[in-house]
Amino acid sequence: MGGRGDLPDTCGGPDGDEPPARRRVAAVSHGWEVDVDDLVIRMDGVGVRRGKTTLVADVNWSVELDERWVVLGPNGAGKTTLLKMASTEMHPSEGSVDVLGERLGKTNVFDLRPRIGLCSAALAARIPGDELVRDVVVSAGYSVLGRWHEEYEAMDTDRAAELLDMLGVAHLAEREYATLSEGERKRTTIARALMTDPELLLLDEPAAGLDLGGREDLVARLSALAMDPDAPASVLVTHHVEEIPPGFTHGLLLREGNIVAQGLLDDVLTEDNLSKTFDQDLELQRSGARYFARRRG
Ligand SMILES: Nc1ncnc2c1ncn2[C@@H]1O[C@H](COP(=O)(O)OP(=O)(O)OP(=O)(O)O)[C@@H](O)[C@H]1O
Repeated sequence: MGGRGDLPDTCGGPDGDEPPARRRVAAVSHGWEVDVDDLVIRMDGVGVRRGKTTLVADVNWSVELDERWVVLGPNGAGKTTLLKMASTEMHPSEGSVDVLGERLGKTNVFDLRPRIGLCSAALAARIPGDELVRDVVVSAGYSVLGRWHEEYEAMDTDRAAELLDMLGVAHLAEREYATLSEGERKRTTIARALMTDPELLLLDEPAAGLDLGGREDLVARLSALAMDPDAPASVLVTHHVEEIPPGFTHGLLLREGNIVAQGLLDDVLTEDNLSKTFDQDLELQRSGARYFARRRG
């Protein structure tokens, strides 16, 4: 497998250079032509039901190449259900889901998955405890968990090392995964999610279980990633406004399977919307590019 240099070029540049499609931010700032219809996720009239339970209903949502979305809501709101569809693990009961231009149900999801970087507790739980940290990352190139007899090229092992360094865990490369702290595991699995140079990055509660220092460190690293114009379109699921990394551009608020509000983060993240979402009278404060919330009174 290859690294960034092997990405397909789909955006025309004025001098004949062809930047990758997902470098839309850079393309826009350089005045190159981009296809505004190039959506990474598109959900139209989506509902998911299990028996008589509605997990999500009437979801109309789209994510563009240069967007970084936060999906925020209380326990059971349907956040992971949305992410499972975006990661092609779940099909809708009604409506349509397109991921990277492919319609779920009409495409081979196994071709699509290497183009999606996923970091979730469910995936992390499947990592063998005796797997070396460097192998956890590099094995994403073969979409496998647990290294077997695959051969990796220097380019791949170099990229894995580079990503571990970017996430601040390069010194743990030779450690067994089971010996890592929760924060170190989170950073390792995010490095793994980035290994295939995905066009879409999905992060399901990446800061869950981290202490204050670990959370702040992760928020800063995710913020740096969000601000990198070469980074993939991203969706981060969280329960806490404090975990929103600066650089995230859009927000979708969910409550009981229904969208309360969606759009630009600054427009969506209001006391009113937050109070509706969490069914509490909440006070929202903003400090720089960070948000903080607490119950009023
Ligand atoms: N197979 C199923 N059958 C019935 N109900 C389900 C099923 N799977 C999920 N649910 C319910 O659907 C709702 C949404 O679940 P989901 O995991 O998407 O919520 P969430 O917002 O990610 O929650 P959390 O923040 O607690 O992880 C929950 O009430 C859950 O109990």
